[in-house]
Amino acid sequence: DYKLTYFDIRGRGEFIRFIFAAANHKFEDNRINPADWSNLKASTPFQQLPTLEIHEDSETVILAQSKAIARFLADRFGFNGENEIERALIDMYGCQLGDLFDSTVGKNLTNQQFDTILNQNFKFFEDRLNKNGSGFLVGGKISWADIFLSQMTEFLDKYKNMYLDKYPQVKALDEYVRDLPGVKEWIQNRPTTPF
Ligand SMILES: N[C@@H](CCC(=O)N[C@@H](CS)C(=O)NCC(=O)O)C(=O)O
Repeated sequence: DYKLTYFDIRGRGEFIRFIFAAANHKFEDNRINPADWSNLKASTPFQQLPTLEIHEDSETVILAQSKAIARFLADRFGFNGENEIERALIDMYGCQLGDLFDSTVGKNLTNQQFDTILNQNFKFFEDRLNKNGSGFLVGGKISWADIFLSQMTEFLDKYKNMYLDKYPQVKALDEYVRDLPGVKEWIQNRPTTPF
């Protein structure tokens, strides 16, 4: 009932794959190779990926924009808070993580620029987790922002432990997400890609 189309990378698609995995919900993981992209591009809402096709009641809806897809699935799977305030906060953290992705992944930053941006963000999320006290960013249960934060730590590659050792709450949340049975299984079986 769900077809996620993206390139054969983690990029902006993997946190959506993590949401499906956390919910133990099957989806079609449609990975486009670059040679086929030019044919497909014009048929997507904003000429970009990821997109999510939702097949329901003999209707097909196509969503674009990774965070819009994440919010939709989070509503469906119970990862989007309990009330408007929680949803607004989850959205705020999710947007910040999206900005963090945009300003770091694939950008040719110096080590110092990279380090400054990461520490600012991790310190913020560490303080937030300490203040909230439940182990999650918002309220008392896991949200798509928690899943997004955990997935994003993968882009740190070999620096991941170095950063997370400084931010124990973020580290604990990351371990919690990766230990969810569906996520664990996904990580064991997913295609290996460089980024
Ligand atoms: N804000 C969009 C950005 C989407 C985006 O930049 N997609 C890139 C891949 S990560 C893309 O489709 N690039 C191919 C192209 O623009 O032709 C989102 O979060 O989904």
